[in-house]
Amino acid sequence: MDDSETMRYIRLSDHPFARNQATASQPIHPGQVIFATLPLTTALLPSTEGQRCDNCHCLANDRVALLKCSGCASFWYCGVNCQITHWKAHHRRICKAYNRYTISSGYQALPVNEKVDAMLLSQLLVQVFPKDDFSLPPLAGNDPLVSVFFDLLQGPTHANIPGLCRTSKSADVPQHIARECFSRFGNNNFVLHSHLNTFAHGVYPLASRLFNHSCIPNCVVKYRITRGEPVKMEIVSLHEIAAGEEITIPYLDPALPYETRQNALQANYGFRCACLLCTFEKRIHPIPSLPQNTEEFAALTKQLQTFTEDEDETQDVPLMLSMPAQLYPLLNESYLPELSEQFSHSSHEGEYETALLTGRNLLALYKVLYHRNFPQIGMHALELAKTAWNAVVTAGPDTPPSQLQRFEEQAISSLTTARRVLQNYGPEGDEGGPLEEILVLQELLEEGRKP
Ligand SMILES: C[S@@+](CC[C@H](N)C(=O)[O-])C[C@H]1O[C@@H](n2cnc3c(N)ncnc32)[C@H](O)[C@@H]1O
Repeated sequence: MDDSETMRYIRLSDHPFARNQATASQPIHPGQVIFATLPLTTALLPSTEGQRCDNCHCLANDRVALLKCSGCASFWYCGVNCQITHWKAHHRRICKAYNRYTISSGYQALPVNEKVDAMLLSQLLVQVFPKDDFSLPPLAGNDPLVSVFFDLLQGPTHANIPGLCRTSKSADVPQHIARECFSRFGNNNFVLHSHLNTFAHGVYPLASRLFNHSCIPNCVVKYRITRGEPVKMEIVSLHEIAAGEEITIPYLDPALPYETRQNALQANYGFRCACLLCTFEKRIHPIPSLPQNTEEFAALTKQLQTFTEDEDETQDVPLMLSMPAQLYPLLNESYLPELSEQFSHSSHEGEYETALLTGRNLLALYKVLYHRNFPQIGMHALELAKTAWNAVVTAGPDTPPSQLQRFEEQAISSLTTARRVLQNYGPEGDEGGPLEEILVLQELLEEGRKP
């Protein structure tokens, strides 16, 4: 999709209470990239320093060596072009002050997310007020994204504006300007991820202007990393969308507990979500406790497996909305994190029987919480397929053939789910990754031989 096609599938229309909404201007198919946009600014997580280019965020590898900024020795670039682009955009005004700033107690005390946001705000102010003169209007003429940014709704007023990194006149940034930018920006800050692992935060004004939130969104966000270019955001559809339907994305993980989601949306965006999922979860609140009895618990998880087994391709909502009431205890907020922890621990330790059992239970729970094409389902299904394949290849000579066959069947069925979901999501993030892993595993399974 090139820039001229940006609004091909979308039009902006009125929303009853959220000002505007993006609606589909024509029918949209699953897996279609319906919108692409570039950032106003992005900043890497501090933990990635020296591992990714600070401008295009591509990963350093055998073919890409990063050059260090000779001024601050803290920013890294995959080439001269990225260094020049970054320098002109904001680094020339941040470079000298950067190290003093990041060792300051104020910066050090910030949680990691706020550290990234502090950098984003510093960069943004430099970009939109390039002459340090805050009496002038922001530099809207040179960059259409700046005017879109200033047209965004302001979020709740944040009590504390993060301390800013600026080479000169830092004290002169009027509080109301920093506050005005930050309240738009705290509200419109995207978490950039590659294969669902976060690596940066970014401000994408066009996407912020268009898309409202839903916990049962019909689209999801992904990022394309291309060496030497800014990280492009793409919006991809999960299922068929009719012309005129609102296009929504998740502002947070829909698998978070209902109260956590509501509190975060209220605090960061100033609204309470009233989507179908929230309405349903509010109605069944409080969730009954999990059974203490091991057999009862096992019976319940077995029922969930059966309930989620038969996939209905036309179902556009998570299975939670049609699940039998006796399964509600499994929606208890402690169950998902416990399962995830047990799955990663046991697969990491090579305890494959436990890993496959907990992994299947986790997949069943994901199918209840997310739409069937949600990327988290694909990523987990791929992990489960790899775990089952590891169980096959590490099986000892005494392993009964029926058990080996069970492992192989699990690998094949999980890989089928992973392929369906992740092909729908399409290429994203760093090169390699899940789509390539699927091909490799498929080949191994087809050949039926050990790696
Ligand atoms: C990123 S903007 C979305 C675009 C916005 N509707 C506009 O016209 O500019 C986020 C703001 O939109 C509103 N919003 C987004 N999703 C909403 C929802 N599901 N319910 C109510 N308000 C919502 C809130 O005011 C939120 O702070």
